[in-house]
Amino acid sequence: MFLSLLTQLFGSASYSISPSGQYAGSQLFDSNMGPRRHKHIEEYDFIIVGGGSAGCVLANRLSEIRKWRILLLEAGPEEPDITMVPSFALVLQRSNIDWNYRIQPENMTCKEAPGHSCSWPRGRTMGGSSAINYMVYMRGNQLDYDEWAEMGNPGWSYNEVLPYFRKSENNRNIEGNDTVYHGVGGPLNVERYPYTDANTRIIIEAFQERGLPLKDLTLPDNLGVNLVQSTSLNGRRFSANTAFIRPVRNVRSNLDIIVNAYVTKVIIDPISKIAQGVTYFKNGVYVNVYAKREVIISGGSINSPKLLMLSGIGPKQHLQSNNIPVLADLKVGENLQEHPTTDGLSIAFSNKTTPTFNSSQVLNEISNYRKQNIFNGGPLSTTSAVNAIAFIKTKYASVNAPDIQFHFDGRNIEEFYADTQTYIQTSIFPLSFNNGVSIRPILLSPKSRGYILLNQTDPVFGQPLIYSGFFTVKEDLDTLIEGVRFSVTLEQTEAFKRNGASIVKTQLKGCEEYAWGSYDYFACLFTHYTGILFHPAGTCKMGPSWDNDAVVDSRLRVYGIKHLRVVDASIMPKVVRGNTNAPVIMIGEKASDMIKEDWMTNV
Ligand SMILES: Cc1cc2nc3c(=O)[nH]c(=O)nc-3n(C[C@H](O)[C@H](O)[C@H](O)COP(=O)(O)OP(=O)(O)OC[C@H]3O[C@@H](n4cnc5c(N)ncnc54)[C@H](O)[C@@H]3O)c2cc1C
Repeated sequence: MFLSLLTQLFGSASYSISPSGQYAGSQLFDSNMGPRRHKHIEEYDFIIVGGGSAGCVLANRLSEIRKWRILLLEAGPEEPDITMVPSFALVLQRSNIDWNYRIQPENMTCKEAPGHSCSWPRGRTMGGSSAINYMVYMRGNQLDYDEWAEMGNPGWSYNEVLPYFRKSENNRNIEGNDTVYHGVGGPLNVERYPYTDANTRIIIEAFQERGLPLKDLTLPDNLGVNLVQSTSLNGRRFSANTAFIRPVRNVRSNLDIIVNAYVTKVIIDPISKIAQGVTYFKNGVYVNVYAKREVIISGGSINSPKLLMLSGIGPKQHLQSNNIPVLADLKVGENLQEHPTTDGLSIAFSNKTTPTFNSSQVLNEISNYRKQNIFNGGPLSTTSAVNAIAFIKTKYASVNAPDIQFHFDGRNIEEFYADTQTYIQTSIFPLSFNNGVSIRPILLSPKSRGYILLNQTDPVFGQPLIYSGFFTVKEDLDTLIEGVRFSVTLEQTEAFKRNGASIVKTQLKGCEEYAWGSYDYFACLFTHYTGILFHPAGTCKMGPSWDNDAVVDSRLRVYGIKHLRVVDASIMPKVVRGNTNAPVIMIGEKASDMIKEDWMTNV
C-alpha cells in the first residue's frame, strides 16, 4: 500500500523548483519540448558520458560556450519526482534508478548478508548518485586537498580548490555570510532542512557534552558537530540535475541530452590513440557519435573504470584475459576506497521524544507534502537524524584531522532486532518515523584498498566484480573500534540520560560468542554487519607521470590516450575525510575550467 501510494503520487518525472522554492509539478521536462528545434547531429565538440554529480556540472559549464556543441549521455531515465522528498531516501535504493551493485563475498566483510554480499547503490538517472543520496553537504578537511597536491597534483591544494566550492554554491544558511569559505548565487542550493526532530537535537547535544565544538563542518578544519547543511531547498532535494541541468535544458540549443543511453565503448583510433567518440546502446540499437574535441567520462567510481576497460584501457593482463585489445596499460579499477562502517549498532529513544506515527498518519503526511506548493516543514522535509554529524580524532590519527565521522539514520528498534538482515535488506520506511537510530562510526582515511574487474560472463552489460578490500589492514578495524567506544560514552551524557536514550546491547546473530562491549564483539559487527557510506573513490587515480598507479594526470587526461578525460569521484587519489558529493561537484567545476583553458584559444 505504501509503495503503490508513492508510485501514484511521485511516479512521474516532472518536478522542478523555481528560485522561490515553488514546486512546479505540471512542467514536463522533455528533451524534445521547448523553444529549441531538434537537430540530428552526430558530431559534437564534447561528449560527456554520465549525467551524475560531475557530468551535470560539466554539461552546464561547457555549454556556456555557445559555439561548442555538447552531448550528455545518461544510462538511466529522467529523475523521477519521488527523489525530491528527503525522508524517502531509502526508497530509492534497490529501485529502478539504482544500478543495484553488490560487492563480492570476502573474508572480512558482510558475513551475515545474503551470499556474504552487501549492496552498493549508485544512482542511475539524471543527477546520478546526487539524485538518490542523503543530501549531506560536506567538503572534507583542508588536508585532503593539500595531500592531493603533495602527491604530485599541481592545482589541487585546498586554497586552489576552495574557489570552485564557492562557485557552485548558493548558501542560504548563516554560514553563507562567511564569504571566505562560502558562495552565494551559485547553481547548487545549500541549506538546513526546515524541520528538526527532538532526537536529532539530543544527539548533537550529547556530542557537545563530550567536548566537540558546535561549528560549520564545511570549514577547512572539520573536527566538531552540527546540524548539517544539505543540498536541498525548502525541504526538497536539490540534485546536480536540479541545480545544473534543469535551468539550462531546452534553453541552450547547443546542449543535447539523451537519457536511457548506455555507453558501451569509447571509440579510440588504435594508431593515433585519439578518442574519437563513443558507442551507446538505446532501444535495442547501438549508435556511434563522434567528438571533435574530447570525450569526457563521468560514469562514477564503478562505471568509469568499467567503461575504460571495455575500451582497451586498463591492466593489460585483465584486458587480455577478456580478449580486449590493449590500448593503454593502466591501473584502472585499482585503488578503490570507501568509508566503511557497521549497520549493527543502535540507539533506542524513549517514548517521550519519539513521535508515534501510525500508517494512516504517515500516508496523510505524504499526501500533504505532495499537495503543498511551498513546503516549510513537516517530517518528510528532512532526513531526520542523518542531519546530526560529528567528526572526531582517535589515537590512531597521524595528522591533525578527524579519522572518524559519525552518521545516524532512523530505524524501528523492535523490527531491527527481530530480524536484522531482513530489516537491513528491505527497509524503505520514511527516515523521519522511527523510535531509534543506527550509530555509524565511519572510517575516514582507510588504509585498505579494493579493486574492480570486468564480469567475464558478460563484461558489457553484467555487473562489474567489486572487491571492497575492507579491513584488510588491521588498523582500519582498530580505528573504527575506537569510534564505537567513543559512541558508547554518549550514554553517560546528560542529554541521553535526561531523555531516556540508550545504546541497545542486544547481541546480534553471528557475534553471540563475544561479550557485548569487547573488542571482538565490535570487530564482529564490522565484519558481519558491514555498512557502507556509498562514497567509492579512487579507481581512476589522478597522479603524476612517475606514479605507476595513476590513470589520469592532474588535468584529468587519461595517460596514453589523447582527447579523453575522466571527471568524477574516481579521480580522487585518496578519498576525502567527509561525504563526497560536494567534492565531486567541485571536481566538475575545476575540470570545466581546465577544459576551457585547454580549448578556448581555438573556440
Ligand atoms: C545512497 C547514497 C547516499 C549518499 N549520500 C551522500 C550524502 O549524503 N552526501 C554526499 O556528499 N555524498 C553522498 N553520496 C555519495 C555522492 O552522491 C557521490 O559521491 C557522487 O554523487 C558521485 O558523483 P559521480 O559524478 O562520481 O557519479 P554519479 O553521480 O554516480 O554519476 C554517474 C552517472 O553516470 C551514469 N553512467 C554510468 N555509466 C554509464 C554509461 N556506461 N553510459 C551512460 N551513463 C552512465 C550513471 O547512471 C550516473 O548517472 C551518496 C551516494 C549514494 C549512492
